[in-house]
Amino acid sequence: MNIPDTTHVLSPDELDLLELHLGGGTDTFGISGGAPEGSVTLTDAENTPLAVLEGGRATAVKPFARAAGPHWDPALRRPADTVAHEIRREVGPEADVLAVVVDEPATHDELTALETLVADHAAVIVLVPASRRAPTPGDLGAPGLTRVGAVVRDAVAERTSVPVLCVVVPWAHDAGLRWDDVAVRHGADHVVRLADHRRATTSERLARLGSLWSDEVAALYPPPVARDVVDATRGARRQGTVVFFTGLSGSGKSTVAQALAAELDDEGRHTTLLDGDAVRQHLSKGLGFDKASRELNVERIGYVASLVAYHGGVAVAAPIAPFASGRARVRELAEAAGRFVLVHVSTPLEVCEARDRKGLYAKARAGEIPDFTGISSPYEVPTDADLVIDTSVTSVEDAVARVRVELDRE
Ligand SMILES: Nc1ncnc2c1ncn2[C@@H]1O[C@H](COP(=O)(O)OS(=O)(=O)O)[C@@H](OP(=O)(O)O)[C@H]1O
Ligand SMILES: Nc1ncnc2c1ncn2[C@@H]1O[C@H](COP(=O)(O)OP(=O)(O)O)[C@@H](O)[C@H]1O
Repeated sequence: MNIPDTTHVLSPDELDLLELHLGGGTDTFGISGGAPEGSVTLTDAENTPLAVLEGGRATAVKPFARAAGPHWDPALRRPADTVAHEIRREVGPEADVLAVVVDEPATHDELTALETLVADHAAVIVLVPASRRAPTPGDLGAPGLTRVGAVVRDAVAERTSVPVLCVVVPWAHDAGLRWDDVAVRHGADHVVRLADHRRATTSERLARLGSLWSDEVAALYPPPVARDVVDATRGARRQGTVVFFTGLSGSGKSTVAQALAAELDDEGRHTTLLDGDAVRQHLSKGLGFDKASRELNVERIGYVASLVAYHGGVAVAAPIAPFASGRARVRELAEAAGRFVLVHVSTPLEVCEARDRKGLYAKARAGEIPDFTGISSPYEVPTDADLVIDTSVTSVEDAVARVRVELDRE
C-alpha cells in the first residue's frame, strides 16, 4: 500500500456508509466529490484515521469511536457479515430468513400484523436503521428507534419460537441504499418494512395527532398565552448550561462529551456539542496553536456556547483550553447566559501519550509538531473545576454519570 497522501474528513452520512460497508452491509462506498488519485485517509470529525480508500476499496485502520445510547450497544450494533454468519450457523444455509425493517415507531396493529408476517419463516432479523445525522423535530432518532426495535423483537419472540435478533444498522441517507440488498447481506432471504403493514385508519389517526394537541391549546387560550403554554409544556424555557471539558489531547474529553451530549439529547434536552477538533475545522479554521490563537479559539467556543445557553440549551464543549485566562473568559460569557460547569479531565500525560489515537504525541516527541500541549506547550491545571475526572481510572459511563449528578445539583 502506498503512503496515504490525502485526508478526507467524513460527513456523518459518509461515516454511516463506511461503517456499513466495512461490516459487509453494502458494496457501495464513495466520498463527496469522488476519490482523488492515489490513496485517501478517511477520518472522523475528530481527525482520527478510520480507513484508507485506495482504488475504490476502503480498508479499516481503527475501530470507530462509539458514543452512548441504546443504538451503540455492541450486542445490537453488529456487522452484517457477523449477523449473516451467526444466523446461518443457527438455521442452516437453506432455511428461510425474514428481515423486518423498523424505521418508524411501531403501532399496536403493526405488532399484531407481525404474527402473519413472520409465519413460515425459520428465523427473523429485526433491522433498525440508525443515522448519525441529527434527527429532525418529531423524529424519535436512533436511540428511540432502537427501543422500538427491541419491542418488535420481543413481540416476535412472544408470538413464535423461531430465533429472532435485533440489529442496529448504520444508515446513510441519500446514498441510494436499498433494504432488499442490505437485508440479504445480513443473511435474510426476504424483507418487509413493518410500517407498510400499518392499517389505513391508524395512518389517518397519526396524521391528525400532530395538529390536534396545539389546536386544543389554541382553542383554550388567547394566542400569546397559548404559545407560552405550548413552550412551557414542552420544557423549552429551561435555564441553559455550558458544560466545559478541559484537559490534554487524548485525555478523553471528546469521548465523555459525546456520550454526555447523546444522553442529554436522547432525553429531549437541546444539546449542542462543540468538540475541539470539529470547531477547528469550522469556527476556528486556519488558527494555529500558539498562545494567542488558542485563546482566540477558546473564546470563540465560549461565545457560541453562551449563545446556546442563553436560548435554554445545553452546550457541551471539549477543547484542550490549556490557559486559565481563556477558561476564565469562557466562565464570564457563560455565566452571563446561564450555568457554567467546568470539568477537568485530568488523565495523566503518560496515559494520554500511550493512547496516542491520532499519533500526534509521537510526532510531537519527534519534534514534528511544535507547541504541543504537555510536551512543548504548557497546560495550566484548573483550580476552579467543578469536577475532576481521570479517565484512566473512571469508565466513560461513570464519567458521564458524575457530570449528570453535578448538572442535577441546582
Ligand atoms: N500543537 C498542538 N497542541 C495540541 N493539540 C494539537 C496540536 N496540533 C494539533 N492538535 C490537535 O488539535 C486538537 C486541540 O485543539 P483545541 O482546539 O482543543 O486546542 S486549544 O483549546 O485551542 O488549545 C487536539 O485534539 P484533541 O486530541 O481532541 O484534544 C489535537 O488533535
Ligand atoms: N474511561 C475512558 N474515558 C474516555 N476515553 C477513554 C476511556 N478509556 C479509554 N479511552 C480512550 O481514550 C481516547 C480518548 O480520546 P478522545 O476522547 O478523543 O480525547 P480528547 O478529546 O481529550 O483528545 C479514546 O480512544 C477513548 O476510546
